[in-house]
Amino acid sequence: MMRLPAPAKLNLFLYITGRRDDGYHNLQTLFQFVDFGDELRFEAADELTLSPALPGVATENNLIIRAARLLQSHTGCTRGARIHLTKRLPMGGGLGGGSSDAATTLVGLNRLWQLDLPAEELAALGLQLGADVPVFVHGRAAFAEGVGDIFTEAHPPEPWYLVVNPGVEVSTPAIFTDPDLPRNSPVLSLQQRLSSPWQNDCEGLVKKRHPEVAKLLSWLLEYAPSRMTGTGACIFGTFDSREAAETALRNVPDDASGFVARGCNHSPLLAALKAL
Ligand SMILES: C[C@@](CO)(OP(=O)(O)O)[C@H](O)COP(=O)(O)OP(=O)(O)OC[C@H]1O[C@@H](n2ccc(N)nc2=O)[C@H](O)[C@@H]1O
Ligand SMILES: Nc1ncnc2c1ncn2[C@@H]1O[C@H](COP(=O)(O)OP(=O)(O)O)[C@@H](O)[C@H]1O
Repeated sequence: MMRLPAPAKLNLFLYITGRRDDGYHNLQTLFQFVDFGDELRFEAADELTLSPALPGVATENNLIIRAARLLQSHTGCTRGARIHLTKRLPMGGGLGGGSSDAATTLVGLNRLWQLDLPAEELAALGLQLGADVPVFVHGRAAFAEGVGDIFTEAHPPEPWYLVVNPGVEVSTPAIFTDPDLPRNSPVLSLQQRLSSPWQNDCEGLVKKRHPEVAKLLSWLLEYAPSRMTGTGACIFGTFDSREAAETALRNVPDDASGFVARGCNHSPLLAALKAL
């Protein structure tokens, strides 16, 4: 039996620098992992199965099964696996849980089925499933540009975070098609980006569309510098110590939930894989 983590990511900043003719947006974003997330267990089997099912997601559409099927068809491998998912990350919250599950599946089955595909090839397969999958496969904190497909390794500080889930679903396509989304941030170098204030260009619009997010962010800002991750709705505060983050966690408003985690520039997935 093989047990592997599927950590969450945060977008420490996210700038939208333009829109392409196909509707996709050019971004400049900084991805970092945290040491909290889902967990997957893999066992060799004849058939491919996943349990338990996720509410609202047909198993054949689950990114774990889609990743496994993609790996089978890409390599011609006919082996199966019994996969068990412990889901801890909120879905559609900007923490990349689905993408991380897909990346862990690609990396885990590559090992279980002894396929020996290089990370580059797994990342290229993963890109077919979602824009964020490659960064989870590579497992290094990264500055991403283009439509999120051009990576430069980055080494931001690794503080403690309190991540808070306002419990509202934000649709990524709805944010990216909203005429009020600002799309004209300048293209800066990584050095310039790291040394100017970190912001998320989606935050103002999400706050306007979802007052719950605005309210919770005002609350968190009382404790620490705080922002939204991805297209939301989750927000995170940046703390010097675990204790300070946990103090804020104890006071999270009743209608929200949260967790404390450490920022990691090396994904816990890579560490777990090495230790197998
Ligand atoms: C913008 C980010 C930042 O991390 O948001 P989050 O999803 O994490 O919140 C991600 O790159 C998103 O990744 P993901 O959610 O996998 O995106 P995809 O499935 O590829 O695209 C969802 C939709 O978002 C829009 N989209 C996505 C990426 C991009 N560079 N420009 C876009 O305009 C498109 O409308 C697309 O139909
Ligand atoms: N294993 C999975 N975990 C989470 N979401 C999944 C999974 N498989 C498919 N999905 C679908 O993908 C959507 C996006 O999920 P997720 O990656 O958690 O959000 P985000 O990209 O906002 O961080 C979910 O709303 C869900 O419908």
